[in-house]
Amino acid sequence: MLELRGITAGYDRRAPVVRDVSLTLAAGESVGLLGPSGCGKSTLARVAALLHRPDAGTVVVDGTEARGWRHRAPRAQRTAFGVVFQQPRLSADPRLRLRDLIAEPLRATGAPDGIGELATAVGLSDDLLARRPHQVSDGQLQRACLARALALRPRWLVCDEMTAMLDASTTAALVSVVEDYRRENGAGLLAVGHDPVLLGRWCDRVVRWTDLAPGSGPTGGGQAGRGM
Ligand SMILES: Nc1ncnc2c1ncn2[C@@H]1O[C@H](COP(=O)(O)OP(=O)(O)OP(=O)(O)O)[C@@H](O)[C@H]1O
Repeated sequence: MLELRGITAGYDRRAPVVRDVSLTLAAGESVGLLGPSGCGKSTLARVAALLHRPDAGTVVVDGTEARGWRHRAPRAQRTAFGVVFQQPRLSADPRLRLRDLIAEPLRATGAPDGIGELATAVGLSDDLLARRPHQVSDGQLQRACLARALALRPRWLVCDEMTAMLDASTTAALVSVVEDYRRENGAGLLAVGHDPVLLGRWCDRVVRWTDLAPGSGPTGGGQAGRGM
């Protein structure tokens, strides 16, 4: 179970973008988080994945309260999460070939390289694996970022607008990779997005930001946004 209890978070303690938000995902459950641009979804998703320290509140990962964020999170908790962001070019080291990008988390933990299966799962050929980020499309790079997120077999996936920049067929392919992984591993999913149709089809349950956090956001959660 992944529990976010009373999370207040942001970038300025005097004006948090997320205020007292609680959300619980059952083990293996997939939850879509839908909301307008700028309301704080990504901030909450980053708190959930232990990448952003909240100003207040508690994150409980499979029964254990998180006591550190980012590199200070205990390894067992950090590696419980696989995270994919919207813009693969911001989260991929431009110097790495896709093969090495996917293997990054495996190297950091001393695990043996075993990316063949991952590359096959996300549909990357040997030719593409040998290229660097500037030599592939956004969709191909996002496939590599998804493979990297799955490399340590996380129990939780956080997909923050993973498909927002992609065409329909690449979106379908990546969603299908995530769902195959979840079926085989029983992993839970928090999928952040703007597209109610996609999230409705993809997830067990869709939560609207306005219901979750009526008082959150820089202007109190009442902004108009794309896709809502
Ligand atoms: N690093 C940062 N420093 C300061 N403010 C930030 C930072 N990141 C985000 N914000 C602000 O926090 C608010 C919430 O941002 P967040 O990215 O969580 O929203 P979002 O709902 O995910 O938006 P989108 O759907 O557009 O990605 C926004 O007003 C944004 O400008």
